[in-house]
Amino acid sequence: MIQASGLRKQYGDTVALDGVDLHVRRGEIFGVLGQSGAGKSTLLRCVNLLERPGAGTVTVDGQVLTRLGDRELNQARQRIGMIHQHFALLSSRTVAGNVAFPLEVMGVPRADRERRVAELLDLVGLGGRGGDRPGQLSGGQKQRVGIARALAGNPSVLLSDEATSALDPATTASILDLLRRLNRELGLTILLITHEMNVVKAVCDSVAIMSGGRIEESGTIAELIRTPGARLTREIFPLPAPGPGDITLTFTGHADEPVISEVVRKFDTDVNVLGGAIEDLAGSRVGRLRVTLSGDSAPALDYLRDKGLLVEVAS
Ligand SMILES: Nc1ncnc2c1ncn2[C@@H]1O[C@H](COP(=O)(O)OP(=O)(O)OP(=O)(O)O)[C@@H](O)[C@H]1O
Repeated sequence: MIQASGLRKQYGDTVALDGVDLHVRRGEIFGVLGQSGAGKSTLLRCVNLLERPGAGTVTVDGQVLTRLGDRELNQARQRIGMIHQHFALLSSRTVAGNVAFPLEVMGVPRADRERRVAELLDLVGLGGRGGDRPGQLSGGQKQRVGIARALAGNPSVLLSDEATSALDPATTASILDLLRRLNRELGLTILLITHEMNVVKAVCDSVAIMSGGRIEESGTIAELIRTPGARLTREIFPLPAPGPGDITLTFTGHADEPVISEVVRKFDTDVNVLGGAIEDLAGSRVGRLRVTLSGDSAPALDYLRDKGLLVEVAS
């Protein structure tokens, strides 16, 4: 749905994007995670060409945006919604007036506009609040208005620029729930940038980790969890550096199976648990455990690999 290849962007001497490739599949929620200055906002702005990349191509829904002139680009952008950290609402307009704004720009007749605005406000849980001013709303409600406005043109893609960073944890969770619902019910593809791992854990199907203008690691969460040495897994499950011979087990969907006690019984070994945690990620339960095993651990480790666990032994 979104394909970016070889994107470069430089501001003076600062290289904000240094050859970025990105592939976002139709219907997924894709998170770009990274610290301040990593290049996330620049990447997002290059995806809808608010910023022209110095090199590289961007294709959204089959259309090569980097080849379009300004007029065609404006039209293509109507199919790409965007929401912002600080909501970017017009304080002089009512809630309904804010949501109607892009429809006015598109030339939608008044009666159709009013019907569509009412539908959109219902969709985001703000039915009946159309006459309010943005100043009368909480942060979460403002972001709901931002989302309704972004959906006005019936986009196939929604870009989210740190949409929950200004919100408290409970409100963040409710906005992420709304994004997940819109993703499922409307088939909306969502590309979001965030510096918070909790956002990735809560809603993302796939993730790219950015640093210094480059993507260090990317893939579906399920793939990365099964990849030895993945930075994502290390960051979600912060365990101390392993000592020589320490074993790290990562398991998906086995959390309810007593694999460790099976190993103890079958292989007559002692298991010493050094640390670990279980998290819900991309709709499945994932656990990571640091252990040592007594005696010859090789047969027990083969057994665990056969069971589908990722087994990493520190040298
Ligand atoms: N308009 C600009 N002019 C000059 N430098 C810029 C501009 N926009 C971004 N940069 C620089 O490019 C680099 C990447 O910035 P960018 O905003 O994309 O990072 P980010 O990961 O989104 O960080 P943050 O979360 O702090 O916004 C930074 O060094 C930044 O200072």
